[in-house]
Amino acid sequence: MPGKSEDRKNQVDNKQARNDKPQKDADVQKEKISGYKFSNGNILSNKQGIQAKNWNSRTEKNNHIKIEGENLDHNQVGINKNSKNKNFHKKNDNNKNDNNNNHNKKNDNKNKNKYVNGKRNLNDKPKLNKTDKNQQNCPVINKCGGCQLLHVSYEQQLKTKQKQVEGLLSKFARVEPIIGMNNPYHYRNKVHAVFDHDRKGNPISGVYEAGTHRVIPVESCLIEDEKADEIIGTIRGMLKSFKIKTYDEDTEFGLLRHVLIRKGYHSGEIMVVLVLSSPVFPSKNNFTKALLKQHPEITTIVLNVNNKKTSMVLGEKEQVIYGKGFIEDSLCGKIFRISPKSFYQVNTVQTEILYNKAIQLAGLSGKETIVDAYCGIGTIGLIASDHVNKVIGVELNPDAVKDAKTNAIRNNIKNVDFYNKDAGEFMRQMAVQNECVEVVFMDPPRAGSDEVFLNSVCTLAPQKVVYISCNPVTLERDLKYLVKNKYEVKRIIPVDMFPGTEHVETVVLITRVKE
Ligand SMILES: C[S@@+](CC[C@H](N)C(=O)[O-])C[C@H]1O[C@@H](n2cnc3c(N)ncnc32)[C@H](O)[C@@H]1O
Repeated sequence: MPGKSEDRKNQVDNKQARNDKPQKDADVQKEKISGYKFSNGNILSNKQGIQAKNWNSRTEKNNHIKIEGENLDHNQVGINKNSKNKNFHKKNDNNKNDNNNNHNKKNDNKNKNKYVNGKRNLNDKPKLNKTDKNQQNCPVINKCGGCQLLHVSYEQQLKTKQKQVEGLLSKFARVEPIIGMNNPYHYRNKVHAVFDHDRKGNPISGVYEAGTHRVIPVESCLIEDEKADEIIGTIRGMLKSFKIKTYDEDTEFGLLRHVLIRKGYHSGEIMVVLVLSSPVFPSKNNFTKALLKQHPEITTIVLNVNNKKTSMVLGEKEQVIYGKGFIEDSLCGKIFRISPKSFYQVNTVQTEILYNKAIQLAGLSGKETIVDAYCGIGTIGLIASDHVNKVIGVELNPDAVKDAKTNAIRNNIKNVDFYNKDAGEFMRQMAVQNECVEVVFMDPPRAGSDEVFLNSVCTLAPQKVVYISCNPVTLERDLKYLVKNKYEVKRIIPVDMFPGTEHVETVVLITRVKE
């Protein structure tokens, strides 16, 4: 899943979700006029130009990175609205059409430093607006590459994402206003730091510089959980006294490679995963004691051994050295077990909104059999289980399926079955057996679904498909397929799960055309 991703506590009432009806015209009109919807239901007015608290407004006030008249498409490729050259945004297209190039000379020059091969140029250093008191400033914005939109105000970020989704999907149905966050900072419940050392041999931790394996030191990150960043800083500070060397990718010498922290937004439980190059951790007990003394809030510590020359963070082997080896957190009223390797949405506040919205769109009566395809640890299906007769979950990752089954037992949910299968193949089998399914929830990875899956959906012919997507490009492709095969798109709602980054989640309601 893309990108990184917390201000949370906006549980949406499930009862309200069950009673969802398409919005009345007046409501729709109100939204059209007013602009961007926030987690708590507030509307961000375009005219009033309300800035989400603490987001810098340098875009509006300072022309250095102004993107007026210019959009970013799904690949952060510049699309110049003022230009007559519709191909401006095409990657590496600069020399193909001289006329158009000449025509766009002014705009091209204006944009020359902003985009390299169509991607935002990290060397084009945005200047900060020193007069904005609320501005929060990321010192590594030009190097990290994780936050492609952090240099513009939150309002502008939402507008950009809205336009991206509209550009790709408005041909299917009206794209409703994007649901943004009240506080788009420090939302990521999962934080990863790579460890290295500086030229003097001092330990550093942070992120890889965009496109390289050079580590840029990061003390704190505007989108990461603050406690997690604090714990990472403590670990870094303890290394010298415990004579723990950080791992060097070139020499393959040293012990500590990465630290991964996961925090339960509601539960407050904290898991620290120390990724080591060797299972031998000489000062393990004393290190654990010292870390817990400084951070008694840590609920579990896991050693993960990754001795491969790989860019993957986690290795196969794990050893729990403190606590239960996983954390639990609640999501839409259900408890979920989160292990070091399980997929779990990184922005809990927006996930609750997204999942409740998805269930609301399905308009469930309590009698349905539903499929939760690409179900991960079973979140959507288990949350929907109170509103349906039967849930069938399918997921490729065996660890996630194990967690999903444990989560069903943990929540005392009996009307669910989880299968460890490829979703397409599983659906094909269901279609062959002529199974009856009323609603399919699908939440595939960025690559989207595949033809076997979509074809089987069309054969199974559920009344409704609720598609949750983290990539509007593959979503568009898959919607085209469904629309050609007796389905129509009814609702499209973008949800900002990843503020500061270019990524956007979208939930879509698709219904079977009546014959
Ligand atoms: C975007 S995640 C969604 C997980 C879950 N719905 C959630 O929100 O937590 C996509 C999931 O699809 C799974 N996956 C990827 N390819 C798959 C396939 N071919 N068949 C079934 N599951 C697959 C991944 O392991 C991952 O858990």
